[in-house]
Amino acid sequence: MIVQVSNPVLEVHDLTVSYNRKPVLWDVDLSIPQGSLVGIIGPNGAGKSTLIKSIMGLIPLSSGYVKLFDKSLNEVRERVSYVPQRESVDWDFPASVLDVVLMGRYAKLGLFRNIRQSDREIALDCLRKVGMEGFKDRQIAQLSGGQQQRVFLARALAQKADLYFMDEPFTGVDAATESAIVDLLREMRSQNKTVIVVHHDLQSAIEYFDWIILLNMRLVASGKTEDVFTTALLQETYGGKLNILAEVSDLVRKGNYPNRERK
Ligand SMILES: Nc1ncnc2c1ncn2[C@@H]1O[C@H](COP(=O)(O)OP(=O)(O)OP(=O)(O)O)[C@@H](O)[C@H]1O
Repeated sequence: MIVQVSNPVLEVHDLTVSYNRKPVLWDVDLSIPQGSLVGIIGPNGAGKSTLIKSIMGLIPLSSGYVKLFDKSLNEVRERVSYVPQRESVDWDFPASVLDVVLMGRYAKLGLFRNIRQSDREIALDCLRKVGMEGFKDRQIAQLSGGQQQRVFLARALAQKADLYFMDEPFTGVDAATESAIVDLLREMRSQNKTVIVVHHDLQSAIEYFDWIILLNMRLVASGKTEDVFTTALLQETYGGKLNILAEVSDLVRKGNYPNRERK
């Protein structure tokens, strides 16, 4: 089940991506509507991170093409923000929390533009939004994992992009931080921004996302959460291995979308 939308913010056409000439993503075709919270779901090794890295131009495409806002990535780079997995970053790099968030302003304005007072104010405001304002002068090496994740998010917010890709933003964070991040994502959606998140937990995926991409090297489905969360499609994605499947499809059948805020 692959729903193609009109005026998408993201279009992926016939995308194949390989490592050492071995394809890990095959023929992926999808499009995403503006103003949605999107979950990319699939088992370990399904190619979820590879999908967003290839969309962001970090891995070459073997075939196919990607359009963002109907343009190539280079034409709209400042409108697109990428939050990598926390573990992929060297947190021992000597930089303060505020420096890291200001990097979001460079991503927006270009490296050679001087940072102004207004950029500092935006960065501080973003730190306030994630509850980290009090840590602005702290070295990033001296933060806990959950605090690092919040700072990463503040840096992405400071870019003031329209489309965000986040690779597992909930990994290693406590329930309070997860809930704060979800609130923020919902606020972004209410401003018609689109956020695409690699996510692992099926139960919370139903609650958090309007749109789901089910992936297992090939695209299994892309569509509204209530249409995609079916036992058949989840089984196709996970090979019927998960005992959570029965529980999740039960939730869906009952139309039970806890705490779901609809637009
Ligand atoms: N740099 C790399 N070189 C070679 N193979 C890679 C590389 N990165 C990822 N792979 C392989 O590509 C496949 C897809 O990896 P990817 O990280 O995209 O999956 P994922 O769905 O994000 O997995 P997970 O849920 O475990 O994070 C896996 O088989 C992985 O081993």
